[in-house]
Amino acid sequence: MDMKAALDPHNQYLSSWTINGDPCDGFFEGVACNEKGQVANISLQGKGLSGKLSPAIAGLRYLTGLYLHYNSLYGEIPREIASLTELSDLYLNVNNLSGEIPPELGSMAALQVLQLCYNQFTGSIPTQLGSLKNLSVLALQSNKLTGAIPASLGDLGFLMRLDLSFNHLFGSIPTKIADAPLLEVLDIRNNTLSGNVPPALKRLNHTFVYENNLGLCGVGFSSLKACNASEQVNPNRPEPYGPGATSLPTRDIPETANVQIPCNGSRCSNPSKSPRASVAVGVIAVTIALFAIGILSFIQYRRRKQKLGTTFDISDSRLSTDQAKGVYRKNGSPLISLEYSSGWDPLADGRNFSGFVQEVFQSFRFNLEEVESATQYFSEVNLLGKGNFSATYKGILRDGSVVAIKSISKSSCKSDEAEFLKGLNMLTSLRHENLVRLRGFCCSRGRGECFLIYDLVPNANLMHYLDGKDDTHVLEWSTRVSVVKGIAKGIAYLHCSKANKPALVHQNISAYKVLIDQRFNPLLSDSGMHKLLTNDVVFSALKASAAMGYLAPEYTSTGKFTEKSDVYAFGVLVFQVLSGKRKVTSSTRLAVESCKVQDFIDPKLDGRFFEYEATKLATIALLCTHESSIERPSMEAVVQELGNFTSCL
Ligand SMILES: Nc1ncnc2c1ncn2[C@@H]1O[C@H](COP(=O)(O)OP(=O)(O)OP(=O)(O)O)[C@@H](O)[C@H]1O
Repeated sequence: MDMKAALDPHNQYLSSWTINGDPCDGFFEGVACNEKGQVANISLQGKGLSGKLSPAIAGLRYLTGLYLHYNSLYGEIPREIASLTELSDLYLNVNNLSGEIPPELGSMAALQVLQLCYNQFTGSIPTQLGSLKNLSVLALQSNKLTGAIPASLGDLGFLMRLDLSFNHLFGSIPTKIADAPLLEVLDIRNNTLSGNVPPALKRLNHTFVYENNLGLCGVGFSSLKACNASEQVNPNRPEPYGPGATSLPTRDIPETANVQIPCNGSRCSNPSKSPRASVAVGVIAVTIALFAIGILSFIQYRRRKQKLGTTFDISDSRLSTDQAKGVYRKNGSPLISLEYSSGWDPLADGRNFSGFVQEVFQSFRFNLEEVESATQYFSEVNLLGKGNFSATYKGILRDGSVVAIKSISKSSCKSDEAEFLKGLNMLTSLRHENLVRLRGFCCSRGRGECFLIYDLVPNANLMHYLDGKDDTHVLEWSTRVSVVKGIAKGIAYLHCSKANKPALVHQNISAYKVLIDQRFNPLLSDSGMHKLLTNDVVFSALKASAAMGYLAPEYTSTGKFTEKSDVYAFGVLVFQVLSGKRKVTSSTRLAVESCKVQDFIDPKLDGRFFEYEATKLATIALLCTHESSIERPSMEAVVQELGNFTSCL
């Protein structure tokens, strides 16, 4: 009740937490318990909480996960939180928390993910965080942190991702940081760091990002100048808060060995002549520089925070915190352990993605956080629609691009992991101007969902242009012809096989699956989707397809879906485009068979069409919807007939 009063002072969101209730009976919003009836998990992310975190949190001794991100919490992190020795995941990011990061956090031995980014934390990074032996993700970006990067972070044997960007950190990058054996991502952009970048960080390649630190230098890093003599690494230099600096009080600004003191060459060449004077000049210069940079960074930070959900930095994305935890989690939260035991974690690190080109696979991987941010926590306002097995949300990625994110619950995904991964692999191989482009994917154990991230296609699906009530959704003739050609090219591409791209049947072609882009080009959506879904879900999609008239007649006897079944559905689409109607009746077919163009063409065209083209398209539609699959042309032949394109490019 203390926690509730502090988190939700106006009792707006946690009314289910009642004084006489049992937190483990399932009715306390966001609370989950372990098998012993102890509170193990609190998940209240994005709930609009505007209070504080109470020191009473320390009473929840068995807590393993605390997820309070995306709220408006303010005040300090209570030091008492450090007594939660089983806590493995602490997510306080994107709030208004302030004050210093309590050094006591360093004693939380079970901590694996510490997310404090996008807050107002001040002071320096406690050296004590270097004692968090299980930590795999430390995200402190977009705060107001000052001081140096503690060398002790190099002691973190499981650290995979370290984000310190958009702070006011200064001094050099400790060489020891590169010692963290599992470090994969290091982001230090937009600080005031200086000096030689440890050459060992080259191993991180493009996942080490350091832009906007004017004083950094080093060889082998694009966009960095080579260091001059005074900037060269002194192998014996004391590391910030490292073993060489043991006499430093832990929160002091580190000694000047790590700070670039602006001075001219002659003075610097003999520092012993007047060390105090140079230090004084340096401190003044650094203070002025910090002040100016601080103001600039703050303005930038405010802008970034305001834009959160609309624009982000790209680099923090590819390694999911969710994934990062995969291999090294030992005492993870019980909920997540439960997901493990059900064996569903298709993208966890350490899996053998046989058949994948690793780089391709990695380049498609998204971070759950990015998906959550992009969709503003799957906000209803971003919901584009719900289908039989999925919900699709509009989202904005960190690079500002607009996407459609399709979420599929794990119960709809193939239960055989290898099959599922094979399906994903196949999806990544599809690239064509008439297919909606897949940008990436992300699977979350915690949410029990898989997300497919596609380019957003702005002009709705073809169904919107059929049976249109108003004239704004009437496609003109030339657009109809190019839509038909584009769909044909897209399907022909799916059907052909080439290096790294096997032949594929779409299986679910309908006007809903043809999306119209800004230039009114048609893009097929959900290509290859059946490769990810359970047979039940695929079967129910076929039933829906039959109800809409797209299912080829032979399916009922053969139970097989072939290229020719796609051709049949394409034929139905052509009838729809010609007639402007959703329903293709027998009278439409009859009119086509007897070449009575005026009887099947959309009256909304008001005669503005070419009869020769209309007849040709109608003939193709007839052929494609032939009762006998053998009589139907191949999609490649249709494309040829429509205008000699080569579709398999
Ligand atoms: N890439 C995209 N860009 C824009 N809108 C999209 C995109 N993908 C899907 N949509 C839209 O989102 C809505 C939901 O689509 P979704 O594919 O999830 O379901 P569906 O096509 O209605 O059916 P089902 O999931 O049963 O196949 C539809 O209105 C669809 O047009």
